[in-house]
Amino acid sequence: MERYKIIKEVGNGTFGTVWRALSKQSGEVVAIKKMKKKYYSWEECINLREVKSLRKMNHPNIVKLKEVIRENDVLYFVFEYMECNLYQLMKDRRKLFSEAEVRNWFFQVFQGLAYIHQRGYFHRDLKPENLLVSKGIIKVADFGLAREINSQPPFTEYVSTRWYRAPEVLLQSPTYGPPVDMWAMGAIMAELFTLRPLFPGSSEGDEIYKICCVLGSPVKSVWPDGLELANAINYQFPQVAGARLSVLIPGVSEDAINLIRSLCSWDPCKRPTALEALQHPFFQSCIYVPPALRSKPATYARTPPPAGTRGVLEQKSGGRYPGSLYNAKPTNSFSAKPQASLGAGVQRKLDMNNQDVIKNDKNLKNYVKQQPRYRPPGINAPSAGNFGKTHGVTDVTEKLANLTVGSGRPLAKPAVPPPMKAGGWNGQSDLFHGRSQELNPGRSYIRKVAG
Ligand SMILES: Nc1ncnc2c1ncn2[C@@H]1O[C@H](COP(=O)(O)OP(=O)(O)OP(=O)(O)O)[C@@H](O)[C@H]1O
Repeated sequence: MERYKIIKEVGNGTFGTVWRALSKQSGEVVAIKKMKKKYYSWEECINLREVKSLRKMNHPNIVKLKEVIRENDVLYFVFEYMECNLYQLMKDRRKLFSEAEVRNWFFQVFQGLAYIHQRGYFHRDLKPENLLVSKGIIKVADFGLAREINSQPPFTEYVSTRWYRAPEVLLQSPTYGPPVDMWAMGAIMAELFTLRPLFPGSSEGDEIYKICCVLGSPVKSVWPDGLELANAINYQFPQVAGARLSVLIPGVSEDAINLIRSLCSWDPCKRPTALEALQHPFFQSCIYVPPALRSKPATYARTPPPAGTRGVLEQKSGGRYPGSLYNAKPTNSFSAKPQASLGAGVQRKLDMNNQDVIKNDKNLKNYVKQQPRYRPPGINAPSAGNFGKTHGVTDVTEKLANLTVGSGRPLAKPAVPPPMKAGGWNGQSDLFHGRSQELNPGRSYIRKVAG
């Protein structure tokens, strides 16, 4: 680590602390993530998802991992440095972002995601904090939870930050995939437009309730698998009518609303793939420039002429999951209208005491107003650390390029986040016990919503 001069702490996540640093050799500014867990062998390190997935990624919209260093059993990732994350951009913002700004960012992120998904990975923890911005360029970061598409289900461990967690994950689907990233993108896009989270659940149960309030509770025709998933864990959705997205997210184009609605489809099969999203009319004015041609970063997707997304269309199309939304006939069965026929019968409820069915625009506006404004994330505040102290023990520095992947030793489990219990819906999950409560205006929200 003596090759780097540490400048200051810029982030403190679940798994590591991130520092801005300077390479003494090249003068380049980098971000160094110091992992909280100790690693006693290289084999352990190279089996880390972040290493396994990121070392294969090379795309202008994915944060570049430059080097991995293990020193005194401490693991450091050296990344290209990015100025800030989307959450930081949103939190102190008073003026709403323009549609052009959101379009520009999302066009880039979807390209990064299309690349990730095409390479057989999905991210699983997309959130504003993991989308890093520098000089108009946005990149996907934090592959700590990335998962290979072909890896063996069931996926039962902790996945994704609650507010951006897809319903199939909340309902403990043992098999989920890239559509979980598309769901998160829909939630983030809405948040960028309103500067308020779209589904700010205070527990898993409340998260589903919040989703129902916006989308309307799912019925069989909307998400048959979802009802089966719920059935399998003896859970019944609260009966909520849903809202009009155009009221929740006022002042944006129909295309933007339509894209958010598609991304946040209950049924993962009905969400567009990243490639399909790039072909959505919302991006009609964007020009896709293949990564190889992007020597000057700011030359794409900025107030471009209305040339369509030809370049994207030239890419290998076709999603990993069915349901192309932008072909002749939309397959998305989501309706903005309240769901008329919710299943009758005895409902095993979330705490319904505070659950009013949202009936009209006035209530919807109140709902929007009740969503929390941004608060600085409690555990992200920089703190004094003992970064880079070598204690005079053996110095081992190796480059990622020299790594060879080991022989399938089990991955180290994340130390902090609580696991979502496998099949644990027998009264233990907060889907049964968590209170679904309306948010009090001005209530202090901790931004970290991992549980
Ligand atoms: N390459 C980078 N350049 C600048 N800042 C970065 C970079 N990578 C991460 N950060 C900052 O550090 C924060 C935490 O990083 P990261 O998400 O990788 O850590 P984590 O421990 O995996 O967090 P999480 O709790 O989200 O899993 C990010 O939100 C971001 O603000």
